Amino acid sequence: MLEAINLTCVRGERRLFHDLNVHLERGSGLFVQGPNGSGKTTLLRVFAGLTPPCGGAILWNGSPIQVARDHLRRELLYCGHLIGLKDDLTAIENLVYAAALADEPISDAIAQDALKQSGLYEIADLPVRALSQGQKRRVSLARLCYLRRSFWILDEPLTALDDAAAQWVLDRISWHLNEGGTAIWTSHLPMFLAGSIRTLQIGS
Ligand SMILES: Nc1ncnc2c1ncn2[C@@H]1O[C@H](COP(=O)(O)OP(=O)(O)OP(=O)(O)O)[C@@H](O)[C@H]1O
Repeated sequence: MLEAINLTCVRGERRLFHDLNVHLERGSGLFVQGPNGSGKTTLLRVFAGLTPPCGGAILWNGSPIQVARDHLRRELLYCGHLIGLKDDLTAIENLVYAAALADEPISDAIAQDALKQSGLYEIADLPVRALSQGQKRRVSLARLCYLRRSFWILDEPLTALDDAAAQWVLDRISWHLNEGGTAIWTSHLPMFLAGSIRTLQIGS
């Protein structure tokens, strides 16, 4: 499904990674680990087609990412470092708005159900500016409940989450992989998942 061949990336004077090879089939996950500044976010952006590598190639279902870009975009759910919510909108409005932007419109009821699953039912109608960091993160991750994307890239999804919410994220990833999806994620926290998971250590 996703193949990276001899990927190399340089930022300024630093070579972040060099001749990196990854092969991810359906139902498998990749946990990217490394110290601050080692290049995890950069690598995730390269996998998502958002940042071009300095060398090497990425294949999506056998086609170079430059050719398969539109198809990849339709299959990709990217949760970045930044939460990306509109402060003045409620949690529900944010999910409905983001789903429309992703060209997969959802009803208020679906948004409400996703928020309930992520443990946020009671604050669904509050403007996001009134939520805590962990609650905002949960709103952003509620997308994992309904967006039908086969390829998830999650950059530090556990940041600011309590134990229960972190477990919920791990369960969602496990569910996704069991359904035949693919996922790549980073975290400075341990993330124990059963199944076909590879760990990639960079920067050390
Ligand atoms: N657009 C850019 N221009 C120049 N340097 C950059 C750019 N983006 C990232 N870098 C540098 O590349 C290096 C890797 O950054 P990156 O964000 O990928 O690290 P990271 O492993 O995700 O870090 P963290 O664990 O702190 O989130 C850092 O030294 C950073 O300063």
